[in-house]
Amino acid sequence: MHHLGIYPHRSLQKLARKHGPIMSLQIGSVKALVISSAEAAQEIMKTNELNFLNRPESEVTRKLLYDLKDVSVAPYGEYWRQMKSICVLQLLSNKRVQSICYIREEETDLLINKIGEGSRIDSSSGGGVLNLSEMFMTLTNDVVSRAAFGRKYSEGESGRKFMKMMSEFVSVLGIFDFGTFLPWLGWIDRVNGLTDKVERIAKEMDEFLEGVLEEHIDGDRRKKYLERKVTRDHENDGDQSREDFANVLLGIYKDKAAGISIDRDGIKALLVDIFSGGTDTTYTVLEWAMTELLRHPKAMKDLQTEVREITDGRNEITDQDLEKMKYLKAVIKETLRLHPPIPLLVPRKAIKDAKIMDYDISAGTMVITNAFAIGRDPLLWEDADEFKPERFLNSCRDFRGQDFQLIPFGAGRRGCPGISFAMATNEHVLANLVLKFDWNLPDGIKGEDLDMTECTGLTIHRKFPLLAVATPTSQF
Ligand code: HEM
Repeated sequence: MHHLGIYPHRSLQKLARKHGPIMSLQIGSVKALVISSAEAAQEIMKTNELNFLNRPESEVTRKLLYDLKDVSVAPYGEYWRQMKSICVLQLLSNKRVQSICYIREEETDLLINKIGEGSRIDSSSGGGVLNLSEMFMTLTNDVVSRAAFGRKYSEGESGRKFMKMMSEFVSVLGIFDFGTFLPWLGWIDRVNGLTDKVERIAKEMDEFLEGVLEEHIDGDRRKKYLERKVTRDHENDGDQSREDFANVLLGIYKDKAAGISIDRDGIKALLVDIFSGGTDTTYTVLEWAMTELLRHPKAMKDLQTEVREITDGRNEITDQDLEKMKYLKAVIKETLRLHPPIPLLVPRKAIKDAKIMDYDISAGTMVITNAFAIGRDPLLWEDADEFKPERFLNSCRDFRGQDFQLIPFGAGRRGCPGISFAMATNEHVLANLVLKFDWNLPDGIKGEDLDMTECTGLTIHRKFPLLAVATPTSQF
């Protein structure tokens, strides 16, 4: 176990170079299979997909996710199918993602204004240096909370509490608990305080989500009362796609629409999934994309040229503009290739015994796919460790689960349902950042000297925040 170190995606990449793309690991009492090539990933997520649709579970995920009533760890079966269809068709569909463009635009405008204010502070007096990591984290939290809960929870004292609770929640979700891997040492979780901590966080989260639901139910009652009293029908334009996710879920709960039944715990579990799966991951892409652009001034210049040519003097970027920005899309793909936010994806579990590339895999084996190692496989990618967005310009390789060389979102039935949601935010924010500002590292730091240390945990962002200096352009 100690060989896994603090960066398991890197140690497993090294081990795979020695032992091959399919490795069997015994992690305590858990049998694990580590997949490190595109071909082997395709075997798991496509050819033998039906056998690898389960997720490993633990006491921690059970406690935090309402006894697995969510979608991301729910066992494969009818309940998971219903939850997934709610995510794909109702919450994260392209139509819904488009309908909340006003949230992305408003929050991006706030970010741009904050950067503008920061850039006016004299940098010679030590001011004007922006903490982009923190800004990106706030932005993605705000976009996801407005979409999911109908309002932001990042401001003031209660905002600080909420952010703390969320970051604690995500960190315990990815924690190594003795009970799962070494059941005979499960008592350590109780002695070292993990069990109590998980219970406290689960309780705090539940109280918060109950508050959100009550607020929605009250709001709904008030709306109905007003609708009966005031017959100004045009006030409610009937645009249901603008509803927040809590409202949509409460609607399904009440109507039992299309035979789907979700209970109150199911609603809360799904909201937690959306928040915990959609914030850290999305902000990580922005953070690494700006890091790489600051390290590669030519790529930054090329991106700015594209964005400025397409917007042609306008200071607003439309979805049609984003469609045309091929280099922007290439920068994001290259960022996801080198820095997949969840480098080991979300583990799967074998349902039955299987044969994968001539190896016998027994039922219950945990499957870890090293998307980081696949994205940097020198057999698949020229100059695999280099940031070269151009490689995607004349290539149709994409990250939506068809090309197993690039699988930051996983693939197949269990793949990520939030791709369009995440990409819409990332593209919009990144294009605005390079349209409205020129960027430099503070204190004359050169790109090649920028610290690239990663943090530890499930989602890998920078260990040290990304600091930069912005100079407004005429489009600001
Ligand atoms: C750059 C951003 C994101 C990355 C890299 C990412 C990555 C992933 C990965 C690797 C999985 C597991 C896939 C598999 O097992 O094949 C996953 C699942 C999931 N993601 Fe994302 N995700 C992102 C954004 C989002 C967003 C924005 C949301 C929601 C708003 C979301 C919600 C989910 C959910 C609910 C699942 C569980 C699906 C299931 O188990 O059936 N993700 N994501």
